[in-house]
Amino acid sequence: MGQGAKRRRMVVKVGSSSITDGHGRLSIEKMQRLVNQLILLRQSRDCQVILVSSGAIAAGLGRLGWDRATITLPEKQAAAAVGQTLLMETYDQLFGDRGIVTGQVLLTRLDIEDRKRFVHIRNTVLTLLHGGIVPVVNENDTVAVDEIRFGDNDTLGALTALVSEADCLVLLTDIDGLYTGDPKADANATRLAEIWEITGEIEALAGGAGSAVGTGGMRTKISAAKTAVQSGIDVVIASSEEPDVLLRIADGEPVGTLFHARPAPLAHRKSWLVHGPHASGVLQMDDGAVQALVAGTGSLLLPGIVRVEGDFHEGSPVALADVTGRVIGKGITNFSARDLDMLMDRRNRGERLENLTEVVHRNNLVVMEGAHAYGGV
Ligand SMILES: Nc1ncnc2c1ncn2[C@@H]1O[C@H](COP(=O)(O)OP(=O)(O)O)[C@@H](O)[C@H]1O
Ligand SMILES: N[C@@H](CCC(=O)OP(=O)(O)O)C(=O)O
Repeated sequence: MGQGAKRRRMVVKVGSSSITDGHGRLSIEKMQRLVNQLILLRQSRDCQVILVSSGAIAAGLGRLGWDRATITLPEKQAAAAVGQTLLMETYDQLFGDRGIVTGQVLLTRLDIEDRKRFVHIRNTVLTLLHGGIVPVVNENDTVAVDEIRFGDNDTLGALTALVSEADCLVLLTDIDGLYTGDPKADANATRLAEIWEITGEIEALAGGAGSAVGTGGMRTKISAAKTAVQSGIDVVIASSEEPDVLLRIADGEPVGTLFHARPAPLAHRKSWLVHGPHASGVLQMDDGAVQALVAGTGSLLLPGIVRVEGDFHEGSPVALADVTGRVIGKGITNFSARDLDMLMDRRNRGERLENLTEVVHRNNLVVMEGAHAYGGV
């Protein structure tokens, strides 16, 4: 939608550094400024808001007097348990003072991977918005271990934008956008105002976190932007210190770095398929099948499969690869690995399988970006 467009539903992700003070404690002043703007967005811009807020670990460490550099993972998770309550209490009070109710939504990666949970989160968030409630989202840090972690809240912000069908994702941080290099290390770095396509060169500009409380830096912000723009969501990286930053973004003013949404975004279900579930196996295909998928002309049929890898059941997400093993897409399989092995065996013995040949329906598959140049199609 780009600059000048009206924002109907905005996900605002705020980093730890933007709501804490120099000692890593929650800064009521900074949080108040943020909340004031979110309220104005709703009241004067008619824009629904969802807040994705970091800061649980920083707030917990501040209250407990623990040092981030010397704590174990369980201690970090314990700090998050303490800090999340503080964080939520503070937001609830700041919004509550203005008569607005907040609702806490704590997520792990599993909640996004599983289609049923994904739909439940969507419905809950939309119900909160319908009731005039502000959803406040964070990772469920106390239960999240590596396999089920988002790991950083930029990714969580992008997936929240996807789940809640937002049209704009704002990543508020301690710097006013993406620069040609990390300004903390490169004094000549300049800010990029607008990005139409996130190329490898753009990705290479990004460095890591800029403060002791931050996670991921620009690297995770660009990767989050990639996820969102692919699903038709504009992304703005901007400084939380900039006066009226959210209102100006809502008004379409050029602020920070704007990543334009792709003009032909993926449908909601296909976006989930790309960014939600991990593949439980691989279906290797012959050239004909690859070309049919890339051209978007059909479903994946049994005769096009040359090899099945992994142990999965019907309805599982699987990677779709060419004969060399290069992954070109993802799909939901109609058959388990065991059944596919059996069907391929029967096919190879000359049996006609008629009704048993559609392995991945075209509505249940996506071809990755970049694969369109594949095979000369
Ligand atoms: N190319 C770049 N442009 C701008 N900032 C960059 C770049 N590369 C790395 N950074 C760093 O990213 C930091 C912001 O990310 P991070 O510290 O994770 O903040 P947050 O807690 O808000 O998520 C900046 O302070 C900056 O030092
Ligand atoms: N979930 C963690 C935040 C992790 C994170 O990504 O932090 P940040 O880089 O400050 O946005 C917390 O609440 O402390």
